[in-house]
Amino acid sequence: MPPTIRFQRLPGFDRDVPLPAYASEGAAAADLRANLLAPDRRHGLNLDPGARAQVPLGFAMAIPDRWEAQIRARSGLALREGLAIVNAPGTIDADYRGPVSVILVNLGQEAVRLRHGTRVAQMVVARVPRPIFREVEVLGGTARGPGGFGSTGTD
Ligand SMILES: O=c1ccn([C@H]2C[C@H](O)[C@@H](COP(=O)(O)OP(=O)(O)OP(=O)(O)O)O2)c(=O)[nH]1
Repeated sequence: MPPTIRFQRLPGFDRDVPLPAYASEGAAAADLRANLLAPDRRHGLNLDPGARAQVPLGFAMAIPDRWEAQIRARSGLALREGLAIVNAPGTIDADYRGPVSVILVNLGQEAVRLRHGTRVAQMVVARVPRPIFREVEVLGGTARGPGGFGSTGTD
């Protein structure tokens, strides 16, 4: 059984903006819509080239223990407008109950206007194995050893 993610709409935000939803049967990520406050709600949120913004989504959420949500860019917006997630992927912790937001940066050369209610990012919910961390004096050997950073060649 998949886990249940609970969403709570926050006061002051537009209740007509859909909560996260999968756009197709096989989609790995659920689309996230901007839920803007005045005055951005009317005019949209302007992002000049190089500028970044914290875009509110209008909800808080509860993810079960040992799960997380990853906020990722939408490829179409990335390609067309140069919109990227600054902290990609943004991490939503299972114990976080504050407002969920998306941190976007405009890497394009034109200003971008984010309209209220549009899909600005996407969210993957994934398991967190939470391994045990242990300090040791000696690590087990491997054929590679410390080799890295191109040690196997650059072709
Ligand atoms: O894109 C993001 C990233 C984070 N968060 C929320 C959920 C997350 O659980 C919390 C803290 O995020 P993170 O751990 O990445 O931030 P931090 O700078 O390390 O702060 P903290 O010391 O609060 O963990 O902020 C978002 O709403 N959007």
